[in-house]
Amino acid sequence: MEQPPGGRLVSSLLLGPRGCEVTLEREPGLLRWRDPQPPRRGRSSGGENVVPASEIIAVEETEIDKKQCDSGKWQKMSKPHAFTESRPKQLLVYINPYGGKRQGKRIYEQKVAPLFHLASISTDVVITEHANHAKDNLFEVNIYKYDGIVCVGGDGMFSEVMHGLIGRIQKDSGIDQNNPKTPLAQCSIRIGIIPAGSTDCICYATVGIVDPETSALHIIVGDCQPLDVSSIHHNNTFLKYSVSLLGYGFYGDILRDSEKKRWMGPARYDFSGFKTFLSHQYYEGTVSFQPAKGTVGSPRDKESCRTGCRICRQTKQLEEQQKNYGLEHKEVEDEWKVIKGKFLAINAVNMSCACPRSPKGLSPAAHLADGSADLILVRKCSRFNFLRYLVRHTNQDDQFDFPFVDVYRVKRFQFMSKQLEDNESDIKDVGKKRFGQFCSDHPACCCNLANSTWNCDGETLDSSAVEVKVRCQLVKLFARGIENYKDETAYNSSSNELLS
Ligand SMILES: Nc1ncnc2c1ncn2[C@@H]1O[C@H](COP(=O)(O)OP(=O)(O)OP(=O)(O)O)[C@@H](O)[C@H]1O
Repeated sequence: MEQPPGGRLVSSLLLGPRGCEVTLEREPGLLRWRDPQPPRRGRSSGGENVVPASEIIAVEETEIDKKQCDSGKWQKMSKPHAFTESRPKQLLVYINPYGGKRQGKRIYEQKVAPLFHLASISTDVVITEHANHAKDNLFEVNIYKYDGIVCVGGDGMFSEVMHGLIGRIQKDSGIDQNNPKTPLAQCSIRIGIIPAGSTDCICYATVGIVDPETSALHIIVGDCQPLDVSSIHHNNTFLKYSVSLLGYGFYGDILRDSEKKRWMGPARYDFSGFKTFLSHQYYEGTVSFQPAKGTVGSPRDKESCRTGCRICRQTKQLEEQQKNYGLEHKEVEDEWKVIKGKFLAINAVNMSCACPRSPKGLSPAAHLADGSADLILVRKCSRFNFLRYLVRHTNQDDQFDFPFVDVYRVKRFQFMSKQLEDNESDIKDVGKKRFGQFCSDHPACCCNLANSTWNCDGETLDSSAVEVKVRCQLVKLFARGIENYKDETAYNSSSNELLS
């Protein structure tokens, strides 16, 4: 490439048989060329293509390059992966061969491994042999020699790898996960998700599309998306971490029922969903929470979390300022709000939980990394009203605009079922204890369960009483959040051309 003054390199680019001028500007690091094909009438092709240098996967010398090399104008790159510093060079990959349609291994070998090879990324690949294999392995291997951990599978596989990584980092930092008040050590090793499960909601919510090649490209270019994680405890015992949905009542019951019907495959979710809707079960209890005062947004402001999200960035800055002033534990003194009632559903979400079926998700303005969760309380209402609420997840209407639905942005919350409260406060009242499991409002049925189950990112929790705390940006993903459509098309068309 010739270098005229001004840090702008100019050369010719061959796209098939046609040549065109290509320029590389040092600031802001953009590669530009014009499509050599003249624009056809009615089509806007022939315009300028722009690719940030940070998104170029690889550069290879071709035969033509070698000729030019002799002229002294070309130099071989010493490090083919050295476009930007944040790119991973060595990855640890876990593949669940039984996730989803059992295509994990094939997806990795055919769609992902060739891209990693092209980008000169070296990998250690572990094909899991049983559940918790990846989690246990993360406590044994030298994780610090890797720039990232990749999981090939669904949400369950991601959860397993995340628990392994967080647990390992806490262990190495001497932090006891059982203490709900202890600040946790952040995980700087990023996690990449190659979607190959039957539920890939976390990939969808952090990338905007479920596509193994797109996710592989985000890993290669070293994208970084911080993610809040909620820790869940009961009686000073650590239960689990959650990054998407923590749901009691409706979503807990669907999971509890669907687990018994695994033989049905993914259809079990529809079946159990319908059955749970018909049963119209509600649960009594007390929800206590601390509102997230430090966050900039609110659940009903309609500001969705997108690439480079302003709200996530500002909240993190605010948290850092508080830390500098020694105020990070101030929330402990913050006021708790207490709500007692009968609930059809209690949902706490750390992200919108958007999926192809519900493109807005459970809380459309929830943020990936603002240190808060949206707590949605759906009180007892008629079946018809509950149906109206559910249907609003699939259309443009506001799903929080119902008198029986409340939503709060929170940093911490606790839940205790009425049955447990009764047992604790009146332990001597044997009669109350014995009959606590029956529904007092429908004595005729006598089959109303006093407790639901918590659905924690698709897995059940052992306790119905929980203490939940959002850990701001505890983990990082190889992702960049959901991009605005305009930017996406521009980058996608250009990078596809470079790859082909
Ligand atoms: N080799 C294995 N054999 C059996 N289970 C495994 C194996 N490897 C991982 N698992 C477990 O399988 C569970 C589900 O995996 P994954 O999320 O990849 O698939 P899925 O089809 O999306 O899952 P789900 O059935 O929850 O929708 C995970 O919780 C993981 O711990």
